[in-house]
Amino acid sequence: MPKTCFILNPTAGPSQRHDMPALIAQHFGTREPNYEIRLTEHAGHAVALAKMAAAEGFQVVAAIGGDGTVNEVGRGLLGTAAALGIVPQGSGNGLARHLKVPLKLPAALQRLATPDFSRMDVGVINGHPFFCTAGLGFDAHVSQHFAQAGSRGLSTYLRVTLREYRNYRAVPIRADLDGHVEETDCYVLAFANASQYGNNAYIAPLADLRDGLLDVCLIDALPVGRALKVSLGMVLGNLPQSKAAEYFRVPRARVTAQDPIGFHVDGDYLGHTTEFEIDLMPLALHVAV
Ligand SMILES: Nc1ncnc2c1ncn2[C@@H]1O[C@H](COP(=O)(O)OP(=O)(O)OP(=O)(O)O)[C@@H](O)[C@H]1O
Repeated sequence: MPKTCFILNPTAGPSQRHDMPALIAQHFGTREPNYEIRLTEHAGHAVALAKMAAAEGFQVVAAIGGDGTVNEVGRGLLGTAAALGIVPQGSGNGLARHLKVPLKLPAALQRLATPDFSRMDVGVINGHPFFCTAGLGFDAHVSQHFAQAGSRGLSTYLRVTLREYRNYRAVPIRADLDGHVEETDCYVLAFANASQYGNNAYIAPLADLRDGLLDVCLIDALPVGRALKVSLGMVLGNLPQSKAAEYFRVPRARVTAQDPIGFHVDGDYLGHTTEFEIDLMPLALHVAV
């Protein structure tokens, strides 16, 4: 059993109903425990907690939360020997689902007690690492408004998406996708390291965490008919075959937008800007799943 530090985001997910310390003790033992549990006190705190845990010699630092918590813990672990573990407790759990981490609690902890160690690629957009997906356009716009919605969960997410669909307009961009140039309108330009946004919404079903490449999904416009095709394609995992989106596979990209455009990192809205540099760090993160 690897020496494990659990980093728990008490605000993640629709609700917290579990006695996490008791459950962890059941799986990791109470006699001479080989683990610690540390709680985040504010957004961003998990980065420092993870860095500290790695410096203290924990072999696994496990994020208990959703993709935002996973992103913070992962960032703290970059350049260290410690591996990222995940106990999925978020709303979407995109990276956990991609890595086939059990979503039910006892099973997730049981798996983490004897994990397999490997490495995964890490994406970077304008200096911000991402592990699952980053994107420009409507997905970022929804993240921005979801964060202000006052409640979380899938139903709030769908409500915000439908409401904002009526307001959102595409922005013209120039995208240099590792030498291939697209001058186009951008409704969504997603950079996928993992296959899905979370909740099994597959934006890039063929994305591979270990191929040294990002799957790029471009949607230039989203009239109603196409929106239905895209939604269905994401749910069924066959968006590339539906021809409702264009796909590219690149290790880096550079995007210039005519007007400031919103971007997100692993589902968290980070702001609006006109210049984007996207890169990939191959196999830069150890994972324990
Ligand atoms: N103690 C805290 N108080 C307030 N916010 C916190 C705290 N700890 C972490 N956060 C923030 O909570 C946000 C949401 O967490 P997280 O993304 O893990 O859950 P989620 O949004 O429910 O799941 P998912 O991203 O999978 O949909 C993160 O962006 C993180 O920065």
